[in-house]
Amino acid sequence: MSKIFLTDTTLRDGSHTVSHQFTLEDAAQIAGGLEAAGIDIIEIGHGDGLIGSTINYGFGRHDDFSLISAAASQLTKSKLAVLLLPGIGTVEALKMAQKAGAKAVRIATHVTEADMGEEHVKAAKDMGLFVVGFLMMAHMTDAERLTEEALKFESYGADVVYATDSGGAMLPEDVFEKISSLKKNLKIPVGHHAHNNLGLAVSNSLTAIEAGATYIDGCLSGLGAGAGNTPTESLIAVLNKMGYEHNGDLYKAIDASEKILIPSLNNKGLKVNSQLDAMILGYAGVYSSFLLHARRAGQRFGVDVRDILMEAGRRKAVGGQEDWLIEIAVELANQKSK
Ligand SMILES: CC[C@H](O)CC(=O)C(=O)O
Ligand SMILES: [Mn+2]
Repeated sequence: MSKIFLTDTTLRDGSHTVSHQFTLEDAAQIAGGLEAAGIDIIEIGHGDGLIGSTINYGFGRHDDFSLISAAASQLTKSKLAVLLLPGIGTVEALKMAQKAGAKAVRIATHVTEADMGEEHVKAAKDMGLFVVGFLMMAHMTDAERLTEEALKFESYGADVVYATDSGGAMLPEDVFEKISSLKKNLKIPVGHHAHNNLGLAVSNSLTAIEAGATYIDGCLSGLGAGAGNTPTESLIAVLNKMGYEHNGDLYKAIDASEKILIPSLNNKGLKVNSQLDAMILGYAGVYSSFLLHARRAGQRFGVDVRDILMEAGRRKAVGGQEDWLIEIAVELANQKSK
């Protein structure tokens, strides 16, 4: 099984969810949390890409370059990326983004218009950036045409090409057919970016991986335009369960969501309650009704609810054994105090 590289776009696609109102503090803290969670590529900027802050798309609270600098100040390992839509973003803006700390760029064109990105891909390669060709609205054409367009990006020098499901409209078989065709015909790695509009984002991401994609996008807490993107935390949990190699850290991704992103969303008046501990039920394979009991036991004994559920899973606890959760919490608390 090939290694999977994770791109998180909370600070770019997720920016649509907050009408592009992330603060510089959000940028720094979320980027720091994502790096701690082992995310390979962190995308940042206005939701509509570099220089997207306009009357047409909506003004951002900060310009892209200030956001990039704030995030870059926290990073030593993860690559900071920007999105550039030719016609909106310019090579000049890309140079400024690089100066501010961007190390990668995703050049986004409509799925049948890769040639619009030729100049930008070549300029970005000359600048020494890691370059992704990002073919948007991939559901609107067939696998053959998508592959022709992807081959253009490859010929311009892109390092990776994406089939981007901008409308969240692709069915699993569509994802499989398109990614398989890219995988078969390209020399460079293939990526997938899903939207959850049909509730298929995680499963389509997995289908893309099965078909050979090795670059997969997510957003913390499933933020993102429309119904959001693949939740980064769920993606990591499922990859772990399936035994894929990747650099992500599940608990740290959940922490970045719960401790950094969600409080910032709540401060902006978006009332979001974290239910991420519920994901651990599926990860550990325990009864869903254990959640409230584990939360209570965790609070009572000062133990992480995730550790209680993971241990219950290891012990193969089943319904009716709710009291075991208390015992586990006490044991974990004792271990902690040693
Ligand atoms: C307008 C750019 C767009 O949000 C890029 C993207 O993430 C997508 O097409 O899904
Ligand atoms: Mn998107």
